[in-house]
Amino acid sequence: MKKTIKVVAAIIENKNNEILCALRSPNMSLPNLWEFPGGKVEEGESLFEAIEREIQEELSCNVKASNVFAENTHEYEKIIVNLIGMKCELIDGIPTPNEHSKLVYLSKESLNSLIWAPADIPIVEKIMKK
Ligand SMILES: Nc1nc2c([nH]c(=O)n2[C@H]2C[C@H](O)[C@@H](COP(=O)(O)OP(=O)(O)OP(=O)(O)O)O2)c(=O)[nH]1
Repeated sequence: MKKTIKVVAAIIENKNNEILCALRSPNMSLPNLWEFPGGKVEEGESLFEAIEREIQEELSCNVKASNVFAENTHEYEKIIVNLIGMKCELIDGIPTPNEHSKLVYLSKESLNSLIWAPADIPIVEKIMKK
């Protein structure tokens, strides 16, 4: 049986209504695909605690998560990812890519110019409609 993992991902909007997008590095799983920064929820952790921790670890900045924006479950070759996109506000620091190849802010209407991890696509589409 394939393992299912719960993954939180941050939807961070800047003052110009652009969304922070992160490029997975060549040595990560799903290499060279775009995603929302985040990671696996650990045991005993709330979704809010998990995303705030992951962003601090991955981007060396602090966010406050406000709500779940959208959720999508995707079956990859080896695992099933339950991806939970959470709206987050940047409260301190500048996002810095500790693990990703690149970070960019992109307007909502341009989000589909990137090649996204498959689990992210329905979430990207929902953002583009808003
Ligand atoms: N952080 C994040 N992960 C995503 C997104 N979309 C998506 O399919 N994933 C997948 C990639 C990974 O398999 C998993 C996230 O786990 P992780 O952030 O700890 O990734 P990782 O590269 O350390 O994973 P692993 O190799 O240790 O399994 O979810 C997304 O938007 N953000």
